[in-house]
Amino acid sequence: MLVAPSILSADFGNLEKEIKAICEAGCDLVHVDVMDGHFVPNLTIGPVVVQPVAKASTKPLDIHLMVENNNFFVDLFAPLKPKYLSFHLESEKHPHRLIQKIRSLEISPAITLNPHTRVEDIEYLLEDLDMVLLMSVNPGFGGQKFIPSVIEKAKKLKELINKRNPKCLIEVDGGVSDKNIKELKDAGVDIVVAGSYVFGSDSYKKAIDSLKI
Ligand SMILES: O=C(CO)[C@@H](O)[C@H](O)COP(=O)(O)O
Repeated sequence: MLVAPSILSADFGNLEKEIKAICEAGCDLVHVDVMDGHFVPNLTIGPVVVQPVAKASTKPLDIHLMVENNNFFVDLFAPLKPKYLSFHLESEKHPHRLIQKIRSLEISPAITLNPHTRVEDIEYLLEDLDMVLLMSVNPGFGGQKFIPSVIEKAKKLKELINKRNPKCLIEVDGGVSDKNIKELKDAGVDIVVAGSYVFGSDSYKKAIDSLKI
């Protein structure tokens, strides 16, 4: 299992130190939540803050857009060269076109599904995607309770992925901890995002290690 700590739960007064600490603790990716205050009822950070994050990080960035105007934000964050750039199916009229645009920028395209969205809705996008991010909370805030139906969704998605594009990875985000990691692994999940579980722990290394099963 790959682990991507969400910096939403980091100490923003000491962001550089926090990024270095999770990288030294062995994370695989650094997960960055971008919220516009419209698609989700919260506002986070733009490229001015993510630029020093990218500089401090020795691990690739995994940027999760929770915004209405995806095209605008893809243009804004592409120069930071993240490994993954994901946008929500629920906020995009032309997901196939946007996936092609992200790929043309030499970034791995990923799509995110809210808890209510059926995995079947992206079946015909899978062959163009490098990752699907399944939300296991409603997007907008860290520290929420894990929604268990994501386990069944991950299993269904894995079947579709095996049929359409076995190289595509599954990431799950929200309420992830040592309590649900085994179920997630068994369901075929490849990457977990964990915010409060990692940044709220006494040892980032122990928390990250407990998810690497
Ligand atoms: O995208 C989001 C929330 O919208 C997540 O990345 C959370 O920030 C994860 O935080 P925890 O649930 O792990 O505390």
